[in-house]
Amino acid sequence: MQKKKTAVMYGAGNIGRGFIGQVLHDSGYEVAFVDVDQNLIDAFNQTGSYVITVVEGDRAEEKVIGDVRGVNGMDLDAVAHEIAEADVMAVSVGMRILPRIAGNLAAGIRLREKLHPGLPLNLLICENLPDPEGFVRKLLLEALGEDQALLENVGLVAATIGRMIPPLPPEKRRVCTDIHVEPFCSLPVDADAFRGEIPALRYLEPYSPFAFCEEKKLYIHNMGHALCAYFGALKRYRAICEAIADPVIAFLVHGAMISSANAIAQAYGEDAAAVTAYAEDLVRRFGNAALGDTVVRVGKDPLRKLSPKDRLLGALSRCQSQKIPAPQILMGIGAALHFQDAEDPSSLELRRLLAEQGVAQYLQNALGLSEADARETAWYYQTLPALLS
Ligand SMILES: NC(=O)c1ccc[n+]([C@@H]2O[C@H](COP(=O)([O-])OP(=O)(O)OC[C@H]3O[C@@H](n4cnc5c(N)ncnc54)[C@H](O)[C@@H]3O)[C@@H](O)[C@H]2O)c1
Ligand SMILES: O=P(O)(O)OC[C@@H](O)[C@@H](O)[C@H](O)[C@H](O)CO
Repeated sequence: MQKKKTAVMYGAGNIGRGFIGQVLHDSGYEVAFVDVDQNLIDAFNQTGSYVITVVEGDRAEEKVIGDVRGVNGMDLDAVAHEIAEADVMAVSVGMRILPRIAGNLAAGIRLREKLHPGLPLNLLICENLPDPEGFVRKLLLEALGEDQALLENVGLVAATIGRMIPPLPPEKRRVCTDIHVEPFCSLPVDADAFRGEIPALRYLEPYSPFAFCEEKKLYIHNMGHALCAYFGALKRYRAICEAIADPVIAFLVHGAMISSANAIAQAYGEDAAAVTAYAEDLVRRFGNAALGDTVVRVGKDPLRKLSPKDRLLGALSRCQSQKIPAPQILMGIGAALHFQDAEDPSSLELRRLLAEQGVAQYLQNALGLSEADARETAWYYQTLPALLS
């Protein structure tokens, strides 16, 4: 019997387990999950499978993901060996963790070259960050040192992850691997980034130029999602579905997403009707109460979300480059400045920066808004709490 193809999924969290695990399994791969959560690793190795539940409205459909195993990310030799032998690989650990795993990835790339000289490796980068390929390339160049040339044989393939997967609260888990996901299941990837053949994966949508997909995802989906969270927090909603069910919030979020959709379509010469339909469908998906997504999860780390090329300022700048007014995005930035969660260090640091610099100065000097935009946004910052209450 022919040996099953093997995939390495680096990170067995919401996306690794709840989305890419399914993509790989449904494409006929055996999946080795690399993680540092020993409970997850043990559970994979004890049963060789886990369950995802696809939820929407009253529907809850269970799907068994079999042929899986766990590998501890602290075991450098085991990780390197998995990477050396993999037919395809994906990573989804979060932006702040990527620098910590670069050494392990480099060790795997080195061992692969030793065991299988010249064998290409495709690494799907399944993270929410601007320029994922550039970010991971820089980390790997540093980690590979004098072996930098080996990167020529590694496809650093940016992917956009559209499936929304909040962590499942412990009381809803029967076992630690349980996870609830929304039905949306497609995986756009950068068609130009692969080395060798594009792997035959179900749900894969290779696209070129990929910047169009990245902008759609970050500046329509994540921007609209973040606005739901930041306006929702001001109205003290806990769930994203509650925020989007509020007519005022829905009006603002919808307006921002449509402005961004039109700007992106115009910039890339794409069909505006198709891009706005994507935005409209997302507004519907934000209302999926069964998913239980929270304002705290979607709004977390406001400093990252306010960084220059991320969802808020990136979408604003795309609208401005196309001369499309987007006052709702400025309102969203004003609302983001209010976001506070005692367990989120980024929101605490934001509060400190605002107290130190003043709102208008922070908007202009730290975020780079024009004087007029900073003034308008500062006004929204002051008036939104009363307007939305
Ligand atoms: N959850 C979503 O809806 C969603 C959707 C699209 C994109 N994303 C993006 O996907 C990425 C992952 O998000 P997530 O929600 O799956 O996060 P997560 O926290 O659920 O998963 C990250 C996993 O990485 C593991 N990990 C941490 N340190 C590690 C290490 N040193 N070695 C190996 N594994 C390690 C964690 O134990 C965890 O299982 C992020 O960039 C996020 O922005 C998330
Ligand atoms: O993961 P973040 O913090 O960058 O963004 C929060 C959410 O907008 C995000 O996780 C979405 O759910 C996801 O990108 C949907 O596909």
